[in-house]
Amino acid sequence: MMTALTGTPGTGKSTIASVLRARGIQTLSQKETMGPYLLEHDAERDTDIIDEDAWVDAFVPVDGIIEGHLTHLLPADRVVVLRCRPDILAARLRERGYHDEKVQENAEAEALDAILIEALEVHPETHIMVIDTTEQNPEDTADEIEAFIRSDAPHTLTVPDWSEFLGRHV
Ligand SMILES: Nc1ncnc2c1ncn2[C@@H]1O[C@H](COP(=O)(O)OP(=O)(O)O)[C@@H](O)[C@H]1O
Repeated sequence: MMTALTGTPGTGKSTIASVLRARGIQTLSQKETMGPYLLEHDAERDTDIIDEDAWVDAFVPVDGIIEGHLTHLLPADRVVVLRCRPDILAARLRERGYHDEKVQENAEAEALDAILIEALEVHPETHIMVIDTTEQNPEDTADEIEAFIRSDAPHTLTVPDWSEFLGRHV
């Protein structure tokens, strides 16, 4: 079974993936699978441009976790969308050295539920779990993911409302 661990940059994907890896779960980063599909590097936005359709079409599913902000586009059996309140997300990204424009762009995308909306275009709602990492430690987040992956129980989607951050500099 393949689980996609997705979310806006800074929501904690790689942090949580390392916790899951330390627990013996196979984890892979999208970066490790994208090499052949890199079209160019956009220096101005400091972003790699990927042929996303070709990457998705050629992807061979893994038994474990695939982590990255595009992994919800893959044919995963389960999708975990990590969330973080936009002002806290902005602080995490600033600490990482992102310039203000990129910080605001990501905070706005998070306030808009952009990745969750994309995930819902590809996967049934019952296969998607949303976890707010704003105030939850990584071990507890990893526990929730493990329980979600193991359970066959129907799942209810809970979505935080961060519309107050829309259009606001954070
Ligand atoms: N509760 C939390 N859960 C996950 N990450 C957190 C949390 N609190 C602070 N952080 C920090 O936020 C950053 C998240 O970065 P990272 O895991 O690389 O995110 P992503 O892979 O989604 O870009 C890390 O520096 C991590 O230490």
